[in-house]
Amino acid sequence: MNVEAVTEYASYALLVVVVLVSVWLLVGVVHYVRADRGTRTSMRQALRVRWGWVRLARMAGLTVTDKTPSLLAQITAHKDGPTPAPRVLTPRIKVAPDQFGVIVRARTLPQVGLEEYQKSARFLADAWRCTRVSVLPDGPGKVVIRGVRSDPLTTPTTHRPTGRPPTDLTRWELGVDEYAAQVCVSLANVPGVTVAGVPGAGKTSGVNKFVCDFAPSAAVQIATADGKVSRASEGDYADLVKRMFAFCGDDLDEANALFKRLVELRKRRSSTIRDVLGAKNMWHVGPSPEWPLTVLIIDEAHTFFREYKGSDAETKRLAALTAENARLVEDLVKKGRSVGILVILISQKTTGDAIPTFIRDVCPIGLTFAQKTVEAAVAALGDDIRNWPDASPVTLQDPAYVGVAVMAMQGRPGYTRIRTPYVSDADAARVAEDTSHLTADPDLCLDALLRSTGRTTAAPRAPLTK
Ligand SMILES: Nc1ncnc2c1ncn2[C@@H]1O[C@H](COP(=O)(O)OP(=O)(O)OP(=O)(O)O)[C@@H](O)[C@H]1O
Repeated sequence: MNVEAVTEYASYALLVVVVLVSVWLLVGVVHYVRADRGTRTSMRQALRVRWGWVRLARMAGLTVTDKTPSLLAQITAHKDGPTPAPRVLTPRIKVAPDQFGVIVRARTLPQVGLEEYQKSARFLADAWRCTRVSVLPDGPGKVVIRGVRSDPLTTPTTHRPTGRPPTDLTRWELGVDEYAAQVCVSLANVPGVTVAGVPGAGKTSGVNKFVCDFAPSAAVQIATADGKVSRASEGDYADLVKRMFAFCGDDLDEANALFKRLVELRKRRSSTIRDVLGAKNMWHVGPSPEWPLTVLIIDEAHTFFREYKGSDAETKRLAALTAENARLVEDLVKKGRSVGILVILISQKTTGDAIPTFIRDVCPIGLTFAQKTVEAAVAALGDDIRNWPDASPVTLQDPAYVGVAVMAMQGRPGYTRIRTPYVSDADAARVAEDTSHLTADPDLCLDALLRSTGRTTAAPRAPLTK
């Protein structure tokens, strides 16, 4: 090959490299311009993290000295020449920016493992100008370092519902934790959830999100008992009621009838599930429009369970009704899991006088927004919250924490604080309106399912009231 040909190839190669680098730069600039303000700041921060890493890692003690020369140095070393200098190994990193800060995936080295990274977290936070840095394992030989510039808990977020059915009906996305990581809970095999919090702390917005997320699926049907109102046209559920197969206000007789009806449904489902679904547990096959996940929301739950004390006939009657209500809801929470019934109990406080402990304590998920007293925090989250004062909902009384909830995470020690996104009443009303045609009484769904599989149905029943 002559010199001219080599020069020609080299100039082609150079051209290709220049084109590739230009495309890469262009893509970067487009990403930068299209990103929101927070992400742009994080993109600049990510560049600084990458460029300064080798130096910073040395200063933070995250490097290791390898005295063995590299293979190349061994081959090229002269017998009588100087011994090659030891090499300083720096862990390789990959940096990704997002709205809140950077996610750094790093390799471990001998003597530089998870523990060493965790010890350096404070140092890295200062160097990267982050409020918080967490280090978690990311598979063998890898760690993930999360740095957040601003506190995700005090940064309000908004959720605009898409109106599309969720891809996974078992995933309830609650919001983000203090490291801006998504927090989801699994609804599979969960029969009860308690939600507590002082007025104005974000409970209604949380319910709006739940309804908006699940309403677009015909495999979810919702009933509500709201102790705050007397009629469906009043209060927080006035618009959402379009997507509910049953609704009642604070009338104890009506609530009693609704709970009885759902217990009946629970019994019918329990006795037919094996024949119809071919499984003992609905979650083994998942909810479907024929066998929908049936959600009962009980807002201001204490209205329906409070103890009436007095000797006159009417008080005695009401006392009997609330006691029966408690027994009925207990039945749903204790036996509804496998047949696809979920009860969400909402109350300012979840102390025993508001929600009977025999119901509250069998709800596997308990979350609370701000609370005034440690007793209320303990009632909502269990006694262990006393050992985690930093996560206590009592510290969330500042207006900056409206919309922040605390929850015990399944399979993790301690508690997680979650910034839930705000979902406006108008968006919730729009989704309820657009999806109202999907509303169906699960009792009638069961009748239809039994008919279609050639099984006899029980005597037709009156539809649930609204
Ligand atoms: N997740 C959130 N992020 C930011 N702001 C929120 C959030 N949730 C609620 N807010 C603000 O707080 C106000 C009250 O919220 P919401 O009605 O959800 O409280 P609540 O706990 O249901 O109160 P109540 O018990 O009186 O019904 C809302 O109008 C909104 O301005």
